[in-house]
Amino acid sequence: MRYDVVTIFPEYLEPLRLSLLGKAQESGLVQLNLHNLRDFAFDRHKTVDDTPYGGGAGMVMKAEPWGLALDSILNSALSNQPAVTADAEPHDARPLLIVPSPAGKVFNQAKAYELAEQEHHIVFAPARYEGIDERVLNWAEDHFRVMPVSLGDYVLYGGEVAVMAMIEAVTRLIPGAMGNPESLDEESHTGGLLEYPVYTKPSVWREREVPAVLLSGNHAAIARWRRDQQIERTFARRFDMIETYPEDGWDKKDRKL
Ligand SMILES: COc1cccc(COC(=O)c2cn[nH]c2)c1
Repeated sequence: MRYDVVTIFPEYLEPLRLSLLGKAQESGLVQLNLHNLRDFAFDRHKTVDDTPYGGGAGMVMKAEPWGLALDSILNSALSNQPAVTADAEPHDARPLLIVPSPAGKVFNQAKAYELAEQEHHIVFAPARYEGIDERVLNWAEDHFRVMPVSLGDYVLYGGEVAVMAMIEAVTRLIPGAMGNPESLDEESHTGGLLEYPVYTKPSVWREREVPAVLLSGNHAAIARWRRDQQIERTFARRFDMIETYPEDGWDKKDRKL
């Protein structure tokens, strides 16, 4: 997977290099390219924002620097593109352009799985200020599959935090990018339920004991207890997940929220 991020704060994304991505990057599974938007602002003051047409508070990110930054990513992608064979099926070779925005569709684990399985090159355009001149997103439609995505119903100073969250959520689902792939199938939101509580040594801590079933060695009872905990927690904390659960039954293992 290749990620390109265009931002006025590339240093914001540096921690991704240290964390899980570090190993995935070394193994060549993941490539993270950071682009400073200011490198594409060619006026004397490297201006990336200006006042909004129609008035109102705040500033809007200018179109030209974004256009040039995205051009340069497209050019580098084209030079790395595998040759198209004559009988190749016509397919949509446009890279995905994700624009974190409060006005986007809400990101979730199902979307993370979908991106990890289906995408090979994702470009992120985290905005600052009040957003990006809309004409950039309109122009981009001809060269990218443009996808506004919200991390949740709140407003951030910029989309960089949302990009970090999405890159982490997607990368850990790429086979081999995660230390211990087995732990994927029991985590929260797989099977449409929240995760059960976990415990480790010591068996008594500040007079609190580990649930006895977990020490019993009875694997069927342990599995049942864990499932009950998942259902209990989901009802208590995320009833919305219950309501949206499809009628096709509770035991679909591969359902990913
Ligand atoms: C594209 O336009 C804007 C405007 C304002 C802020 C931002 C940054 O993203 C968010 O605030 C966000 C992302 N998911 N939830 C909140 C983008």
